[in-house]
Amino acid sequence: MNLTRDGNCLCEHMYPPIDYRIVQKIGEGTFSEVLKAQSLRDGRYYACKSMKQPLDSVEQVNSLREVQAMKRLSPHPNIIQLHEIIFHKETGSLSLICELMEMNIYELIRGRQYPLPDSKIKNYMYQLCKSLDHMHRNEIFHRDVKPENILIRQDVLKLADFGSCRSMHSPPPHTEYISTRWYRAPECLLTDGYYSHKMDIWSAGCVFFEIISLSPLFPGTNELDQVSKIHNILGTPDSSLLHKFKQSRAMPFNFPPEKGCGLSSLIPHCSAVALSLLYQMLEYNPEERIGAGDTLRHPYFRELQMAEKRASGLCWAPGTLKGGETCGVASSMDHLWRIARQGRRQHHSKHVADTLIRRNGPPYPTELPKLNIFIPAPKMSSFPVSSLPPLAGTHRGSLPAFTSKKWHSRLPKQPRGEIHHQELKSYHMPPIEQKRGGY
Ligand SMILES: Nc1ncnc2c1ncn2[C@@H]1O[C@H](COP(=O)(O)OP(=O)(O)OP(=O)(O)O)[C@@H](O)[C@H]1O
Repeated sequence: MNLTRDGNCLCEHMYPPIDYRIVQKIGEGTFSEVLKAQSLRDGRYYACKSMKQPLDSVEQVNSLREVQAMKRLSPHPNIIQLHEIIFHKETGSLSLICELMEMNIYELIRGRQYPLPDSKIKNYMYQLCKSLDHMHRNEIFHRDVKPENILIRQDVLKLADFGSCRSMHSPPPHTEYISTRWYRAPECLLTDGYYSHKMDIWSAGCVFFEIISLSPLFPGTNELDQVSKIHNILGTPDSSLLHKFKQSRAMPFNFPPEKGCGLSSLIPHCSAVALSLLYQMLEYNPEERIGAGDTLRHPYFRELQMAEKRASGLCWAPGTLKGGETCGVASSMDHLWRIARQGRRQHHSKHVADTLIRRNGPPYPTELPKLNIFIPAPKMSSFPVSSLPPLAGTHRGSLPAFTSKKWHSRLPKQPRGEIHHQELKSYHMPPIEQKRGGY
C-alpha cells in the first residue's frame, strides 16, 4: 500500500497524482478506483479515476476509448467532464481527473422506502435521455448504461464510465462481453454480437423502471434466467423475431410462450404516459425500439420540453394529451401493448404510442466548461484534455480498434452483489487497451 500526503491509504497500483490532495475513496469499479481529490492549484474538488492496470505509453493513454469518447462527447451538460489526464511514465499509472459528482443512481435509490417524487424521476430521465441522444448523435454507444454509471449532483445527472463504448460505425458482430447482465438487451442476450446503439435505450428503460420502483426490473441470475425474467414480464416476442435472432446464436430457443404479466402490475402508481415511454424503451425488437431523440419528444417530458422552449423564447403548441394520465389508464396500457405486439406489431405499436406522443424537437442547451492547463512535472505527463490529439480515424469515424477479446470473454461484468472478489483478485489483467475488447 502507498500512503498519500495525508496518510490515506491507496492501493498498490496507484500513484498519488501530484498537485492533488487525495481526500477519500469514493468508488470502485472493475478497472479503476475513484478518489475524491483536491487540486492544489485551484483548491477545487475533483474525482480522480485511477486505473488499476498500468499503461505503457502516452500513445496508449491517448488511444483509450474512455479518453477518446469523453473528449469527443464533451462538453455536454449530461456527460461527465474530463478535466485533466495524469500519466506517470515510470509506474504507468493513469489518473483521469473528472468533475466530481455526489453519488450514483444506485446509491440514490438504495435503501429508500418511498418512491422518489415524479418530478425528480422525470427530470433525471430527461437528462439521461439527453445524454444518450448526444452520444448517439456523435455515433458512439455506451454499452454499459446502469445505475452505477449514472451520476448525480443536486439535480444534475451525468453519464459516466465510457470504458465500454463503441463507435456506431463498427460493424457487428461484436464479440466481447458488454453491458451488465440485468441491463442487457434481448439482442445482446440472444445473438452473437448483432446489437446496435438501441441496446443503450433498453438499459436506460431498465434504469427508468428501477428509479420508479426502487428495485431492478430483470435481476437474472444467469443469461438464460435473464431471458426468462424478460419473458415473464414482457411476454415472448413474435416467433419471427426469435427466428431472426436464432440465426446467429447457438443457444436453446425453445422458450415457452408467455403472455407476460406486464409492467403496470409491478408499478401500479406509475402514470400511463410514463408507462408508454417505458414500454417503448423496453420494446423487444431493437428496430422498433424508440430512439434517443424520440424519447426526448415523448409527452412524458412535456413540461420539461415546454420549460426549455420557454427558456429559449419559443412558443410550444399545446399537445394532444390532456392532463390526468392516471393509474386507471395505466393498466390498459399493458393490454394495448400486448395487442400491438401481436401481428402488425410495428404499426400498431406506433399507433398506440402516437396517441400519447407529440413530436417536438427540444433545443439543446449546452454549457461550455473550461479546461485547466498547467505545466507538467518531471516524469509525469499531465495534459489538459483540449491538448489531446484528434480521435484516431476520422471525425465521425471509428474509435481505435483494440485487438484482444480475451479480457471480456473471461470476465463478464457482474451485476451488483455478484462480483466475485476472489476471482478478481487472482486475475491477471491484460493491458488496459485490451481490457474490453475491440471497437
Ligand atoms: N466523477 C465522479 N464523481 C463521483 N463519483 C464517481 C465519479 N466517477 C466515478 N464515480 C464512482 O466510482 C464508481 C466506479 O466508477 P467507474 O464506473 O467509472 O469505474 P469502472 O472501473 O470503469 O467501473 P466498471 O466496473 O463499471 O467498469 C462509480 O459507480 C461511481 O460511484
